[in-house]
Order: sequence, then structure tokens, then C-alpha cells
Amino acid sequence: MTAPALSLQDVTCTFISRDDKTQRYTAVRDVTLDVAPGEFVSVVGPTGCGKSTLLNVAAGLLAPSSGQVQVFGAPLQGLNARAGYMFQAESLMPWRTALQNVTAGLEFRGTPPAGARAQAEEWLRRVGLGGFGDRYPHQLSGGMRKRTSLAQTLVLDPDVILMDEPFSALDVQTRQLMENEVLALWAEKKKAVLFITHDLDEAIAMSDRVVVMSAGPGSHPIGEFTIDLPRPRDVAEVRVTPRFVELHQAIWDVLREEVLKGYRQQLAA
Ligand SMILES: Nc1ncnc2c1ncn2[C@@H]1O[C@H](COP(=O)(O)OP(=O)(O)OP(=O)(O)O)[C@@H](O)[C@H]1O
Repeated sequence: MTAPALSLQDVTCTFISRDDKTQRYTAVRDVTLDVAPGEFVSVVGPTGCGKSTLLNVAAGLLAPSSGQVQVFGAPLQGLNARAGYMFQAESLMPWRTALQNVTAGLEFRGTPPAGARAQAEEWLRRVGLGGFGDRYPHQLSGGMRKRTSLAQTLVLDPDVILMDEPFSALDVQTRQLMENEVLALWAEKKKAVLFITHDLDEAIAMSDRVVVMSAGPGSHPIGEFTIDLPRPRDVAEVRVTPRFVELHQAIWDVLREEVLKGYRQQLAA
């Protein structure tokens, strides 16, 4: 049996409160989650339940308080060199052009400049920004900046792609375009994807599997659903199919109570 591309095993993350050092908060507890090579898995859950924490653990940016992480069967130590990470926030350097932003990671890796430039140009073209390499981030629309970030992530050819609500800042139409583009790129290369979102529609439309997290503290998976919708998918069209509606209903039945719990906790805080 092939090892999972990413495997979180009994991962617990406890933080020390910034205001009161005697206070501890366990964001996630005993989380076990695998992503197979080529599999697209989404994690949904109420706000503040620890989704970003899990992604940070998978990226090797945060060491779990207990439990372990394996990447293609090997224990993760330090940064996850086989993973590419796409954040919710802007990740572009404003003083570099789109092309220079995409080449940055390759240069850092030591790719010779001509090769780095050729690969970056190819990726900008693939994300639909062929003629925009010389623009600075402030000269690009929000969607174009996201496309540049996507090229910046994919140019490094990561085996595992970690995405933390990458399109939440976009308008609905641009978002759906980007979701379809990501699915098309993913279908070409079939990398393992761990995708964090609070949007259940997005999770179902994109994924092979949706994992539902409970509200915190001590958040953990409470449901797992295989998304058997045929591919290739158009994220807008698939949402109106009877099977999508059925899956949405089944997942929402599990998620609803957790979202309400999370909301009450936020109000109390
Ligand atoms: N470095 C830290 N120190 C202290 N507490 C933290 C730290 N990082 C996260 N937390 C807490 O852990 C919990 C989980 O945070 P996290 O950002 O992972 O949740 P999330 O599910 O991604 O939230 P959202 O959906 O709102 O983006 C939150 O209560 C947060 O305040």
C-alpha cells in the first residue's frame, strides 16, 4: 500500500495565552487525517475551530504539542519541503513584478536565472497572465493577484498543496473561475491537496473528500464524506445537481450544530 502524501496522526495543539501565560487553549485534539497522493481533501468547520492550525502543522510551520506528521511515509522534521502553501492573505512582494514574484521561490532554491524565468513565464501563461509578467501587484486586480500567487505556489512543483481559504477575498464570479482553474490544473498533475474553507459549497464542489471539524476547544474531525460527483466538474454547474444537494444536506446536518456552537463561543468571548 502506498503511504499517504500527508498523514496527521493524533495531532494535538495547545497554545499558551498571550495575555495570561498560565492559561492554555487546546485548539485541536487528537486529529488523525490522511491525504492520499492525488487526493483533494477539504476541511470545513466553524470559525476558530483550528483549521489554519492544522494546515500550519502540515506545512511544518507549527510543531504539534503531541502527535506526529508524516509526508509520504517519512516523519516531518522542520518545514515541509514537499508542500506548497497558499494563504488567505496576499503573499506577493509589492516591490517585485508578477514575474519576479513567481521566480522568487525558484531563485531561492538555486535555479539558474534563465531557467527560473522560463518556468515562471510558463506558469504565468498557464494561469492566464501571459502578458502581465511586468506588472506590479498593485497594477493587478484581486483575481489576477490570486492567479499570480497560484503560479508562485505551483511553479515549485510541490507534491502536496496546502490551501487556506485562498479565494475568500474574491467576488463570487472570480472565485468560481479560480476554483475551476485550480481543478483543471489539479487534474493535469494530480497532486495531493489539503484545502481549508469555511464554505461548504466550495468544499463539496472541489473535493474528493470533505472532513468536518467540531467546534473548539479540542476540535477534531466528526464526519467524513466521500464526494462521488463525477469529474471534470464545473463548480457552478455541479451545485445544482441532485447529488450535490443531497451531499450538502448530509454534511450540513453534521456541521450545523458545530457552527452554532462556534458562533455562541465567539459571542461569549
Ligand atoms: N499562536 C497562537 N497562540 C494562541 N492561540 C492561537 C494561536 N494560533 C491559533 N490560536 C487559537 O486557536 C484557535 C484555532 O485557530 P485557527 O486560526 O486555527 O482556526 P480556524 O478554524 O482557521 O479559524 P477561521 O475559520 O476563523 O480562520 C483559535 O481560538 C485561535 O485563537
